[in-house]
Amino acid sequence: MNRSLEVAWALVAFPLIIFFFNYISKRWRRYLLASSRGCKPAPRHKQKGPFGLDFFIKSMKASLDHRRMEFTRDLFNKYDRTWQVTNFGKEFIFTIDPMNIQWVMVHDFESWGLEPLRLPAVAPYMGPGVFTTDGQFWAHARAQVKPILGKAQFSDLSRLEYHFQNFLPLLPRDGSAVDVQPLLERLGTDIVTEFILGESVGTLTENSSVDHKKFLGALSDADAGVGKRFLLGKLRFFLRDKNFDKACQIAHKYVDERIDAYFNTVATRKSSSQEPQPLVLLNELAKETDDRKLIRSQILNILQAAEDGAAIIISNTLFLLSRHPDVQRTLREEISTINAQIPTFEVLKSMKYLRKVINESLRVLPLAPNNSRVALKDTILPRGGGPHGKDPVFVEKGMIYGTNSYILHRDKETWGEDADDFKPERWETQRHGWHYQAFGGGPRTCPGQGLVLTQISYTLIRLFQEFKAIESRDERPWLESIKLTMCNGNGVILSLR
Ligand code: HEM
Repeated sequence: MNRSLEVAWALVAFPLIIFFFNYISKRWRRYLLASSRGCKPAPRHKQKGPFGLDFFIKSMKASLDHRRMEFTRDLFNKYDRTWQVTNFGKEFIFTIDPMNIQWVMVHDFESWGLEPLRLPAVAPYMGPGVFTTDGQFWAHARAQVKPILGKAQFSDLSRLEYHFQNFLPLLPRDGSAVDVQPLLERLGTDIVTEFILGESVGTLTENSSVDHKKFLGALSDADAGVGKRFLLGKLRFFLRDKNFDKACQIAHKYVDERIDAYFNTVATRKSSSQEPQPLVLLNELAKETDDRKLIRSQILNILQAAEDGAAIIISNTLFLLSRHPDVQRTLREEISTINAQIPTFEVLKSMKYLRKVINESLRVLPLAPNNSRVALKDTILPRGGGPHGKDPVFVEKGMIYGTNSYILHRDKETWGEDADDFKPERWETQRHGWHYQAFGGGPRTCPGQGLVLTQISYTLIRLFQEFKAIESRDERPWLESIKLTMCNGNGVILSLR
């Protein structure tokens, strides 16, 4: 063999040997980790064709048919609480085992992330922030917003009353049918934008300076665009979505104008700072950094998380109450103890049955049922493998963990045979735990929980004080409609008197 041929062989063979060696040693390390922890495979969904396309197509169809939850539930019924599937070329492990959920959310927190799943999908809209990042960046972003959200929970309730008074005239008092869901969304948006940006977009007021239809349209188009980008995964690169691009522009411009206004007036505000200022997320963030792009990104992260949550939960709760007159009666009795008094924090805290009703509403109809993480390194799940599903399961780096609180919350083994029924009384003995994931858990638990529960409780009490009867005007069952959150696709049509 001549010299140049030898060199050519070496150039080809050397990288191949390195690759092969790396591959074998990785497999060996995985084997050692799996066997040292006693891992056994979890049940695997039987599939046809390449790349798990069959599963992808079936789950998309189930979503379009408004039955994604039931589709997934059937699979849990078939394979028990933990099972694996290939979906569009990616390995997924689905679980509703509370032990696994706690493991991922707390004990093995460092091995799991969500940035690779969320950030590329949402980047053009909201960029890095508490909702979309992991590691140091997330820890810093979370440390920034958590105390502000915590404080806001105890902030002035008179702002809730102000917005409620704008909302009230939109509800017919003569008992004619009205879809309360979009109206509650407007109420929620007004409250949330005031807290986040210092100025409400004023969707409920005649004289708002903001073109709120344009702004709300942009938020909705941004949500839809983000949804498509999630769905397409890496193929999103080929997506051309003019509505999404326009929505991002409108939302960025709107938020940037508020940020600029804050910095332009900060000097004058300091000189007259004797007056107590309302707590505003933007102002609090701007005290810590003058990086305007970062502030915008954090604001849009929170806006995304906060936008429609309260409205959907209140709508769902009213839907359930309108179909459970006995529960409505008990709740009404509790609320009647304060007569026409405008609720204070102490009152909100004292309404024990109301809290049970909200817990139960979030149990049967959770706002964000799908939650996922990606394994950032080789690791395990403590349960789900072997013939009885009791052994640990090995999880390769890159595998996606998915849980579903709709199915978890209706698991008969945990909640009993009546798991599908709306029964607030169950919370007399039930405790919050890893079988209840309405607000997540562990270091990434929802930091807006206290704030949103205040808003929901306040609005429900005020509605009960204003209306002596809340009845359903729709025979149809609740219809699953999922974007980033899940709401009733039929709306919530009620008669209020
Ligand atoms: C009823 C309404 C709400 C529900 C049911 C809800 C539920 C959740 C859940 C389940 C998570 C955990 C997601 C995960 O594990 O990845 C979460 C995270 C989060 N929520 Fe909420 N949320 C609600 C309202 C709000 C509000 C009003 C805010 C802010 C004002 C907010 C801010 C956040 C943020 C920033 C995160 C990300 C936390 C992190 O990753 O560190 N949420 N929420």
